[in-house]
Amino acid sequence: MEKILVVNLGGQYAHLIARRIREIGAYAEIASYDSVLEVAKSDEVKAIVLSGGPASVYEPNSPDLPVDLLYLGKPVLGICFGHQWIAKKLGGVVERGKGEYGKTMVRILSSDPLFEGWEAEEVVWMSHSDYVKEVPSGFQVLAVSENGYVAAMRSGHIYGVQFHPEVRHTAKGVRLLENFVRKVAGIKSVWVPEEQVGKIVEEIKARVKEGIVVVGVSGGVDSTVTAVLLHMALGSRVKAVFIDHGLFREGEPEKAVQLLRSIGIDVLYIDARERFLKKLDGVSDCEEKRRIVGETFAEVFTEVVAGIPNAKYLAQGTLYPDVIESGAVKGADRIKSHHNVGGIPSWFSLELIEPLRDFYKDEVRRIAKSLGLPDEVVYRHPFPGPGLAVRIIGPFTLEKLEIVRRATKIVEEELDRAGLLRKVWQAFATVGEDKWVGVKGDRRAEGYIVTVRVVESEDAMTADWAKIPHDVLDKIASRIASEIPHVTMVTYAITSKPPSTIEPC
Ligand SMILES: Nc1ncnc2c1ncn2[C@@H]1O[C@H](COP(=O)(O)OP(=O)(O)OP(=O)(O)O)[C@@H](O)[C@H]1O
Ligand SMILES: O=c1[nH]c(=O)c2[nH+]cn([C@@H]3O[C@H](COP(=O)(O)O)[C@@H](O)[C@H]3O)c2[nH]1
Ligand SMILES: NC(=O)CC[C@H](N)C(=O)O
Ligand SMILES: [Mg+2]
Repeated sequence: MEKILVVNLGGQYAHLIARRIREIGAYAEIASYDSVLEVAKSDEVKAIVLSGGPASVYEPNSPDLPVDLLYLGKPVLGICFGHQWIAKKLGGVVERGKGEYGKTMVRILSSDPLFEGWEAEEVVWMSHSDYVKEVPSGFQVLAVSENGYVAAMRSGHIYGVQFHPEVRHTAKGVRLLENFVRKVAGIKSVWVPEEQVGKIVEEIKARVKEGIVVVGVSGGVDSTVTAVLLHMALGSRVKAVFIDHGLFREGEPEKAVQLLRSIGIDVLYIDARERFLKKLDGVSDCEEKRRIVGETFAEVFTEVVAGIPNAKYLAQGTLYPDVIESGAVKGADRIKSHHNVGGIPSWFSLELIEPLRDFYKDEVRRIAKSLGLPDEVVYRHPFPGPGLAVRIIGPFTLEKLEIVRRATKIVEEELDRAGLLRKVWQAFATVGEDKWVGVKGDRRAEGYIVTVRVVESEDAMTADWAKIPHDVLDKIASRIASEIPHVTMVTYAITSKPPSTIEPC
């Protein structure tokens, strides 16, 4: 398979670059910068993209790559930090400038395959303070910004752009990436996630020659697709297990198990509620909550597998972002450890099977659709593995758990009634420790503050708070404060991601 390597030089946007390339229908993978040269030499790798990153190339400990990467004869596109790194490495000059942030005009100076379909002037999105003062010898300046900075440069098959084509605000960014992939790198193959099903099934068959695979299912689209693929490959040698950790939404375990059974997946329901809740009692730290859930999942899975004769593997619906966000790829910062990746304890010894580890959520939804799964599964909102535990800020208590559970139900009911639930990426409630003085029935009543969070997103890498109509918010707020005891204030979270994240914890 022809692939493009996206080298992560520390930017959260490396992900977005890979996603955009896949949207174009070419296959991209993220690589860490310290081991990229060997990987890049493989025949499958047809082109290399160097991401942005927070460091400055003239700082002593900034990420560095072997210069040989530029002499493999494969097209290279440096973006922002990547662009500056190419300039510096090949003898140009990079300095601190005035900085350009947000939408900026650039002028294209000469026609080039990279800019096919671009007008002479276009809007791009910038986020840099360093700039390329002098391009290396042999390089041509292809574009300049309205502030006179080098916006794009080229020498042979090596390109650098100061702006971010992967960000939606760059008007023709996708077109530029497409030009790089198809025109500059000449990649012809078209990568369609649905068409990978046959290959995934064959890979599972080749790996699991004998024995039983236990697959963890949560009712979400990722684990449901995982279970269906395993079932296609192994038939009755798959055993699905649903662990009830007591951190689900109201009625969710029953619904999930019923739905899985209705599509032909035989599920074993394990009630582990007491065990999880006991361990979480009083725990405040977010990462500690995640660690406890991960560890307890690992314990329960180990016991379940031990109890099933001839069970040899544990399968999970791990996705690519879980792997990246858990900091499992060098160069990427650990944002949150997903229980199924970063949260796995060191003693855990079951062999893992993760057929969707290279896929993004929207790709998994496409696969789910092509497998004929019901819309209820395909379009189900993501729900974090550690469940409502990550929606409780500060000490974990059963009281707060109950508040979050009831408030989330109200949020979902009201959005559904307004026809908005399906249209948003996620919608839920959270609760913290802060109190607000209220008055209920003429009495002073100090109560909790519930924060409602509704976001729109394409892939959870970035998200916007949803502009829900005031009357719907009003209904949600008044129901939460009147129906749930000890709640005296409801707030609506209006910070997008970044700089915030979707879940509070
Ligand atoms: N309660 C659970 N019981 C069994 N396995 C679970 C449970 N929760 C999570 N897992 C396993 O861990 C993996 C990652 O959890 P995650 O929360 O992403 O679930 P998911 O199925 O991907 O659902 P979603 O679509 O909501 O993301 C799942 O794919 C599944 O294999
Ligand atoms: O399977 C999961 N296990 C987790 O530990 C986890 N934490 C966050 N999420 C979901 O991931 C997306 C991004 O979340 P954040 O913006 O809060 O990081 C959002 O869709 C979150 O709901 C998780 N999913
Ligand atoms: N987004 C980036 O890659 C920034 C690169 C570099 N740190 C700058 O500020 O210019
Ligand atoms: Mg998931």
